[in-house]
Amino acid sequence: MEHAPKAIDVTNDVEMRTFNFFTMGIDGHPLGLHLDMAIPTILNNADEEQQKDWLPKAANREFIATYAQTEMGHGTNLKKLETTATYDPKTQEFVLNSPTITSTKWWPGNLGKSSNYAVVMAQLYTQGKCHGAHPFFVQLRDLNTHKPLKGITVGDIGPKFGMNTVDNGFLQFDHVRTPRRSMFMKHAKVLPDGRYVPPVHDKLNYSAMVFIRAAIVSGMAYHLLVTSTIAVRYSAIRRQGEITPGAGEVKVLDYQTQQHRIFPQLARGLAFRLSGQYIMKLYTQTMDDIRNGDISAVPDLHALSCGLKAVTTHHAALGLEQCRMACGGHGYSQASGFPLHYSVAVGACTYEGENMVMLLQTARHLMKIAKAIRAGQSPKSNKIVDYLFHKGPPKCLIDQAYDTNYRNVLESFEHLARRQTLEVYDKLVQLQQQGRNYEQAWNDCAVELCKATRAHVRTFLARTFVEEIDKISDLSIKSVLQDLLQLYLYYEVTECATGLLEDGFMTGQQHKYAKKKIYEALEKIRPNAVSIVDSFDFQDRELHSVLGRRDGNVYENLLKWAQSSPLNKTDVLPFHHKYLGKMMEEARQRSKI
Ligand SMILES: CCCCCCCCCCC/C=C/C(=O)SCCNC(=O)CCNC(=O)[C@H](O)C(C)(C)COP(=O)(O)OP(=O)(O)OC[C@H]1O[C@@H](n2cnc3c(N)ncnc32)[C@H](O)[C@@H]1OP(=O)(O)O
Ligand SMILES: Cc1cc2nc3c(=O)[nH]c(=O)nc-3n(C[C@H](O)[C@H](O)[C@H](O)COP(=O)(O)OP(=O)(O)OC[C@H]3O[C@@H](n4cnc5c(N)ncnc54)[C@H](O)[C@@H]3O)c2cc1C
Repeated sequence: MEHAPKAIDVTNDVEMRTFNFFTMGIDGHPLGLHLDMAIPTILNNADEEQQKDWLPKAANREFIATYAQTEMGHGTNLKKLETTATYDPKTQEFVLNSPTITSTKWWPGNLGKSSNYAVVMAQLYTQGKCHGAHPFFVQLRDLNTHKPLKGITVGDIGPKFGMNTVDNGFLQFDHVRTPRRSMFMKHAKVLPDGRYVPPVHDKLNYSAMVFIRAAIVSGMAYHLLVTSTIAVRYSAIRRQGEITPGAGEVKVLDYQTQQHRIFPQLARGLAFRLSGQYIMKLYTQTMDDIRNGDISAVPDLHALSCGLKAVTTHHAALGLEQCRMACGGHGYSQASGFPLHYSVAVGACTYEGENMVMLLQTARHLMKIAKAIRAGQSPKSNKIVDYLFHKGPPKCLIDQAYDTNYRNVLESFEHLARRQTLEVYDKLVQLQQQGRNYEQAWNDCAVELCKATRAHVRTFLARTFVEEIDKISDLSIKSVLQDLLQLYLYYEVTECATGLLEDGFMTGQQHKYAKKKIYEALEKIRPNAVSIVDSFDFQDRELHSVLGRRDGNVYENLLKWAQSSPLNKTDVLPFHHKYLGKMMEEARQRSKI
């Protein structure tokens, strides 16, 4: 199959677009879904003729499209989406309909007021049979008047937890007719007479979600690096309390607790950035393979992207909150930028696949591998999962004198992932032998399945971090990044210590050793901390933070920021004399009686 036209290589500017997206919560980005979901859908799900028609116009921004999949009643369970697309062979059209209130499309970004087109996921019916959710490219609004077309009700869903500069919207269809060729026809097709042609893999229509899950990993790295920049810079300015009595107030960054709160977020940001680059390359390669008829990497990409998305978003949400708390009262001010960054980042724990559901998707993949291992099969030379087939050392070796390239630490992570994967598999088998059906047994193992996925993803993140740092040739940079790598690895050891101690693999003494390595790393990072975050070269505009200003002039600018508040336009606000002033005057009068 010849290569599809690449009018836009959606992944070549992923980092910039990730930045754009994740600042969209700051400046409202009416093209967010157009660039990051609609165009990838056209690239990967439109056939050549459709691409020739839609792609140049999309790239040229002749219309704005969103990705309308989630409904009021269903976001996770795509099988139960209720919007229907019923084929009418007489007119060679699909009739789109929202049969119930819960079928109302709900949440799609930029749907409320900006978009005039949408990728609409609907249950496809033809010749009386439902073939499941398929994407359709549908015009919603008149290109000149921007008014909704006949049969279409559309609007904004109202204020949200954050990202309130994005018009997430609702959409209802009342028997809206759309041409047969509005169905994306690269994978599945409906012929003029109504016959359905199935795709080579029934999940290829989900590729836009996979792209975003992969991109979110870099997005979470961005957020952690931005907020740890704010926290480090502010902590290098803020003086509070003494360490040596009489020696004067110290920078709060000199407190070990402050370092232990902030530096792991910095380290995780780097780890996520490196794995984000890996998963995006895997996505691009897999999409190229699919274009050439090879779908073999689809399951690996799905499993890894789901697991990385769930783990990195969760840790980013926790890490952003740590950075905020590390900045005390001023961290709670909008001037800090934390409320904005947090409210944009934390949405990623939910969108593009709720995290628990994503962890369980990766677990499905792990259970297949566990079954192969229990059946005595050999590994398939897949670097992401082959370690599960191997027997690692019987005991933890992290405190050995030499741990070249942290092999002993990585083997500890591998041990935990292997143990948890095989143990939960064995429990699944046992529950079924005791009479539970697969689905019930699965639900009864779901928490342990999620733990196995987290252990597997931790192993992947750590190995990728070690391998990428090892490639660095500039020794001065390498030395600084190795301090962050040391912190990351031993911090992760302490984070999963219960799992490593549970079967006696690691000893309490070795846990103490890991803590010692953490404190050692904190000390090594402290003198370079400001230079490290300055090296990211974030602009003050994107940090959106008085506390994180590059020039460090926090206090003068905090006062300026406060004085610029509309509340301070006048010394006495009209409400005073109308309410509070009147109340106090009456109270004074009463007290004279
Ligand atoms: C460049 C800039 C980037 C900036 C980044 C930020 C931009 C952000 C914009 C974000 C706005 C938000 C958008 C959205 O939220 S869009 C809607 C997202 N919705 C979801 O993610 C829905 C989640 N649910 C699902 O994906 C599916 O329902 C689920 C996978 C949970 C189950 O699917 P389904 O019921 O159809 O499948 P089954 O359970 O029957 O079978 C599962 C088998 O199918 C395989 N599978 C599932 N999905 C995929 C896939 N995408 N690719 C490959 N394979 C897939 C799965 O592995 C199972 O296979 P096995 O049976 O072999 O185990
Ligand atoms: C900021 C934001 C932007 C969004 N943008 C878009 C967009 O542009 N386009 C779009 O189509 N959608 C969008 N969405 C919707 C988003 O994709 C869904 O909210 C998300 O997929 C979760 O689905 P849900 O809301 O139905 O949650 P539910 O699935 O109802 O989740 C509720 C709880 O049930 C649990 N749960 C559900 N199913 C299972 C299961 N099988 N096993 C175990 N636990 C389960 C979940 O883990 C969760 O804890 C957006 C959402 C947000 C918050």
